[in-house]
Amino acid sequence: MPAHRNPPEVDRVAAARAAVAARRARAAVKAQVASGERSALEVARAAWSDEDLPAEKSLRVRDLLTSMSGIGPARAEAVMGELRIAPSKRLGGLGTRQRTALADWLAARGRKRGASKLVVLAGPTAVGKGTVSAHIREHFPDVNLSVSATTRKPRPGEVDGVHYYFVDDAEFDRMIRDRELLEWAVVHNSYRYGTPRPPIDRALDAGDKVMLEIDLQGARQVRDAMPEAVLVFLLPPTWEELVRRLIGRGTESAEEQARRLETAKVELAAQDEFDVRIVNSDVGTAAREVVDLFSAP
Ligand SMILES: Nc1ncnc2c1ncn2[C@@H]1O[C@H](COP(=O)(O)OP(=O)(O)OP(=O)(O)O)[C@@H](O)[C@H]1O
Ligand SMILES: Nc1nc2c(ncn2[C@@H]2O[C@H](COP(=O)(O)O)[C@@H](O)[C@H]2O)c(=O)[nH]1
Repeated sequence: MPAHRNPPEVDRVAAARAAVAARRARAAVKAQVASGERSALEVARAAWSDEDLPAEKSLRVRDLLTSMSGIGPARAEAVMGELRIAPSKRLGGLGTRQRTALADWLAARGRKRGASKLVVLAGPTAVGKGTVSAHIREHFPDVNLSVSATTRKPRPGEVDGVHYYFVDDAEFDRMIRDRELLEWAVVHNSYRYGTPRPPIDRALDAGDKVMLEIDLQGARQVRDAMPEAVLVFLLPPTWEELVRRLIGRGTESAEEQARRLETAKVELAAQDEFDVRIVNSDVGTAAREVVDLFSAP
């Protein structure tokens, strides 16, 4: 061994210290993104610059994505698949095509989350969409809740023009024909539901916040018609809790409950199509998380 070399254990200690310092530096970058101090796009651009920024360059893409609000591990994995970036990739190790794809994706998401006054709340049956919406109606009066048209009959306590516009089939046909609906769908294989477009356009033109509480088929149509909308998927804490809520609500027959739960399985598998996922463990917390999206950076 040459005289100037450190003994191996000294090298190992130095390497371990360097690894810990590097991990801490990466954690600090992630915390900056999570707190909104730096955008994910800024961090990515820094990693691709000529500057000596080892924390940014060695940050895994997956860790950058999961530092962003509303992105969990499953969503990060789906985005990376979409962008064709391998799960283990670090920012500094991306090729030109991958850098462009990631930068475009981050920029589009930033635009969307910064500008949108339109939030769409969807999710499986009985997850609590109606309950969370009712909480928002009561506690956040600056959020305009869209009133849908439906061909189903009012339930006790439901008021025409407040909970829904209750219309017959002929009127619903007319609304479709006259292009008055932003989206519509047959929900739970039974009745038609649709979002009247004129009130939404008026509210958005006035700079007001608008929220739609609709089913998955409708959410996909809104995404296509108004790409600036932020799509939220409301999740139950567990599958068992979803079943408990559906049965506990007691508004469907056993046969209908079974049918809805089959549909719920398919819908839960589509959650990665959404911009944001929120778990409805506590109604007030979930409602606040939805409302926060109107001012998300
Ligand atoms: N965070 C929560 N904790 C416990 N129970 C809840 C919570 N949120 C909603 N619930 C209950 O779950 C049941 C279903 O809620 P709700 O009717 O709002 O669901 P939904 O998603 O609108 O259903 P659907 O799509 O079938 O109309 C209700 O009995 C409601 O009180
Ligand atoms: N596609 C749409 N779905 C809607 C709309 N309004 C409500 N809904 C969804 O329907 C079911 C059932 O509602 P319920 O009041 O009969 O229990 C629920 O999942 C709603 O989200 C709409 O305009 N478009």
